[in-house]
Amino acid sequence: MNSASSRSLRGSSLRVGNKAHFAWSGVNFTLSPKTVAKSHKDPRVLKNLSGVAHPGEVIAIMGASGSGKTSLLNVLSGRIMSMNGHVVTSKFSINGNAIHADQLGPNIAYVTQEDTLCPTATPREALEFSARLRLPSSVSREERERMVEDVIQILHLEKCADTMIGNELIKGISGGEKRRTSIGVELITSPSILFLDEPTSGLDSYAAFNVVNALKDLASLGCTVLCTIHQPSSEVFHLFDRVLLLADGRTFFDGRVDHMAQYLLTCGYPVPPETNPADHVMFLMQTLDKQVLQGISDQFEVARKGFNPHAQAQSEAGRGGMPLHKLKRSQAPWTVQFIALGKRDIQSVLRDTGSLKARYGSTIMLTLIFSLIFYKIGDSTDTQSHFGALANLAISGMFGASQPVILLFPSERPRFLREYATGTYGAIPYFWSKLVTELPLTFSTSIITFLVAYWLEALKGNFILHVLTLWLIGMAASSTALVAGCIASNVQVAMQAAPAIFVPQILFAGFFIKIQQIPVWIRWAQYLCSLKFGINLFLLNEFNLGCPESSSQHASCMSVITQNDIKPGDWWVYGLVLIGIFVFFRSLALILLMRRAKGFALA
Ligand SMILES: Nc1ncnc2c1ncn2[C@@H]1O[C@H](COP(=O)(O)OP(=O)(O)OP(=O)(O)O)[C@@H](O)[C@H]1O
Repeated sequence: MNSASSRSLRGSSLRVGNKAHFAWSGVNFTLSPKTVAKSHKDPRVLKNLSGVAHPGEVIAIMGASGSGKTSLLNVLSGRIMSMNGHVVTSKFSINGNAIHADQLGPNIAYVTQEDTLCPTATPREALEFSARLRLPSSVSREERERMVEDVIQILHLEKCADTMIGNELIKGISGGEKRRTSIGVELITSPSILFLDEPTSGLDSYAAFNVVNALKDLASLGCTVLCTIHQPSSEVFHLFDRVLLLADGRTFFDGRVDHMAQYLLTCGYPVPPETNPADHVMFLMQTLDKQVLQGISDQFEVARKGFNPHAQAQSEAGRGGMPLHKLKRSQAPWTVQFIALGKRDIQSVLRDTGSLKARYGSTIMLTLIFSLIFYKIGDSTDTQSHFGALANLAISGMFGASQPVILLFPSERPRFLREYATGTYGAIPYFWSKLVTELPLTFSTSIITFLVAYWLEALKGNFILHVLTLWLIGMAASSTALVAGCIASNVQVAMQAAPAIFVPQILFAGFFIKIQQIPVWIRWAQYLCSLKFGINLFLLNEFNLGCPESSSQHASCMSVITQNDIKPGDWWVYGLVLIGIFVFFRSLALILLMRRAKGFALA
């Protein structure tokens, strides 16, 4: 880092873990026939690549757009594995010890091209979160706080350290500040190996210089750094130790930055005087004929015949490398993960005041409108409308609880996948923390609903039981929505899928058609519909508990119960089915998400 303008890592509290000589060979990535049929592109994205990265080095991966830079970084970090018809072959070693692709994730810190930070946290909180969950427990709280301050200074985040990060809906810090925060989140973990995908995109040349300089300082502490970069300025380019040029998924050149010009000269493409060599080589790779590029890659491979990256890594590791098991990065205990996640989730809910106001505001408004329509319906003798009022509350409770999950979860998923892949936390604490924030939110909207509706609609059942039933309906519906959010590729798809999941629930609720009239072959589907069982509990509370034998309306009350095939003694069965639906869909969502996290760069 520019010593005149910023603080050096060497004087900071950041320390790098054990040194890692990382080698790879036979790296091939072939797209699935289905993908190729759709896009008509060359299925072979990466073609038999091999290389080695040593501690203390910052390696730039460069190449034309689509040459395979991000794919290489993703394969090297274990984020792309053979799945969904895509085929990946590779051999990896760290310090000469063979390592399987699915062991790489927790050993490698990865800064992705997209910033997937928590929008309601500040850069300081994002750094604290990462430090709390990813640094060994031997690092004291004071040390962690010092490291956070150091990273803030190193990446020039002082001005925005306590401003919300933000997103499209919440005004927050600038794109460049987000980029630097994302880098800081990884930097603070003192990684042995750090990968960065386009760390300077969106930054001005001075900020880009500062970022690469910080990487260089990190490398000088013993970190192995690999990053993709698009069009570095001459100053930035000369900060790198080595450059790995990719053309069409093949190695065009791999060597020291100061050897590249000589190599290009031997290929017949000398760097013109006064020209940034990075600009020159990028221009060549984008304009040279495919055959010519292939010829140069062939030539490079011939010149490197016999190159054994693993042997090289092993021999270098002999001079200071650590055994593999000592490299594994630590993960905080589940309780710590759960508390940190829960705190962040609660903070998110409280700080996203727009969503909070929309949630409570729309609950109050809608319930008020419904209550005016069904005004004092409980006092009338029209049991069908009375039933309608309850069904309506159940339906709005179902949509009210599922809508925020459908809207929020798909946009939050990339963050989960990044944090999960880097070993920040496990899927189970993540799910528990989500649950713990959702439970009181859904409970509070259930109370608000009945505070508005109970007296206006003159309902007769037990108030608390009505609230608890609506709470159960809401939690079961949000679990179903979570599954949709896990499957859908984005918010739009999830929104479009929502009616297909929730509208059939209304049909099974017994309002439009009695369950006995539904064809037997599809009747089983009622057990997946939380709404039906929620309405059963509402009706039992309202027309059984709330309508005693002494009441003049007892007979008509009982006819509502019998017509809907509800058995008063089975109230606990209905409750259990609701809980079962809730547990089933939550578990399904957890499994789907964990499956998706495996090789998620393909998802
Ligand atoms: N999962 C995938 N499905 C379809 N095509 C893919 C997939 N992964 C990679 N590709 C294709 O492989 C090629 C290389 O992609 P990659 O993102 O690695 O390139 P890149 O060099 O990083 O490009 P850029 O500089 O534009 O980010 C591209 O043509 C891309 O469309």
